[in-house]
Amino acid sequence: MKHYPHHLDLQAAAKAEGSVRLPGSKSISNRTLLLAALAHGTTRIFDLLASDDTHVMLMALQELGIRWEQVGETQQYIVHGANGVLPVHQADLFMGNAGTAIRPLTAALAVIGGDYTLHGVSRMHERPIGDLVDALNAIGTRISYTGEQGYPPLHIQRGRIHAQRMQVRGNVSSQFLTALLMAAPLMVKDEPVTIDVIGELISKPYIEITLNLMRRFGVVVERDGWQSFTVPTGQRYVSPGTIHVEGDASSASYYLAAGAIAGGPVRVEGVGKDSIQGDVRFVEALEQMGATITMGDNWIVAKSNGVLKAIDADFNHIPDAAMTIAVAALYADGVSTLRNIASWRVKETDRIAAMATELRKLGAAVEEGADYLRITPPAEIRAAAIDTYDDHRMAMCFSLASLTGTVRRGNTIRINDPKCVAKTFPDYFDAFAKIARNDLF
Ligand SMILES: O=C(O)C1=C[C@@H](OP(=O)(O)O)[C@@H](O)[C@H](O)C1
Ligand SMILES: C=C(OP(=O)(O)O)C(=O)O
Repeated sequence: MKHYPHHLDLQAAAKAEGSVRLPGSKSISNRTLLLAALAHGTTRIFDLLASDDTHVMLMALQELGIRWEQVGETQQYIVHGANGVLPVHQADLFMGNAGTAIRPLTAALAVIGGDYTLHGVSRMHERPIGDLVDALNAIGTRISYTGEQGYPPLHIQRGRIHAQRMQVRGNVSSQFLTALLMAAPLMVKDEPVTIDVIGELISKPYIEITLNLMRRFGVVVERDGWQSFTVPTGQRYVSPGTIHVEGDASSASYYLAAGAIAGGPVRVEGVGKDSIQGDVRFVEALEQMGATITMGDNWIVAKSNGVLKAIDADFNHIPDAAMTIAVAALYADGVSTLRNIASWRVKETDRIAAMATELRKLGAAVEEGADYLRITPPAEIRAAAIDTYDDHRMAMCFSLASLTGTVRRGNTIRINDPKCVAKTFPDYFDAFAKIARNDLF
């Protein structure tokens, strides 16, 4: 178990340089675990992410009677698929604050049927799930709320499914559509199942990850753009045998931004041109800000030679990595605007409010809108104690404020409650210490 201090003081660092091997992708890890559990056959998973979010998924699967083993002390796991059934019909499942666990599991459990409760940390009980529950109950599942309507905790009972066509709203979280897509092959009887998206779909690239992994497990979804998705009859999940989890592209964003802010080169290993994660497109935003990016199949390098340019862009397609841009904007030559990021308000914390509050502590002027942030950088970044709101990404992206001489030598950026990084990246600060050079002033 890692020991975490109450707070962490990051010394001002003049340069960022070096190489980081990324932990596994959270989005790929949790999807792969669930698909492997639902599949026919055994799946060997390489480089699974070790973190709170994957831990809750592994524990839930164990409680549901799915057999899995960790190979020694490695991140290799073997999951014995139960072929669309779950051996345990009654369970109380703790989901932490993992959206990628509770949303897909809710759909799968409601469709398979049983007597299950799902709950999490207090913030999880403030994160909406009503659009998913409405879509499922409309086809005959029996999901009810034990607390506030529209939010976990949930109680699932056995229903009678009559799925041919279903509808889901896509403007609060793409994870609702992901959950329905992953559960759809379990609903297919004699007729195909079609899911229609109502209104605008946000965070679209995450749907590509879902479809890609379903395909690897033998289910090919037919689609009409982002509007409608059909799972034909005669398909079920079959294990591909092995799956290698890519490095996490959202986790890569902090190190790549460090290379852009403080010279670089910084190299991340584990994601590159071949990635199926939308967050690799974070590098396009860094390039717009003036960084130089080079990419191989499985690695990315970021470097720069001077002040970053301000950016004004739509970040709906990369909501997680966009937080890194908000902090990089402290180093830009003018006012930056991050648009179309309303989903930030319903994640680990209200990220628009939290980001505005903490950027102001560093001296930035910040305008906060319902779905945007406008950031005017300070002449000089002030030393400050940053609150992290139990949000791993707040802790990780604010570490970047310790870079370059803009924080005067000897000043520190204090990160309060750094242990929250365990949600997706328990060793984050160890890797950051290796690339942040404070011996070069
Ligand atoms: O499907 C996924 O793996 C995810 C989808 C995104 O959520 P939204 O669709 O709610 O934006 C993202 O923020 C989250 O970290 C992971
Ligand atoms: C929004 C996030 O997580 P979740 O999968 O819990 O939605 C995130 O990791 O930034």
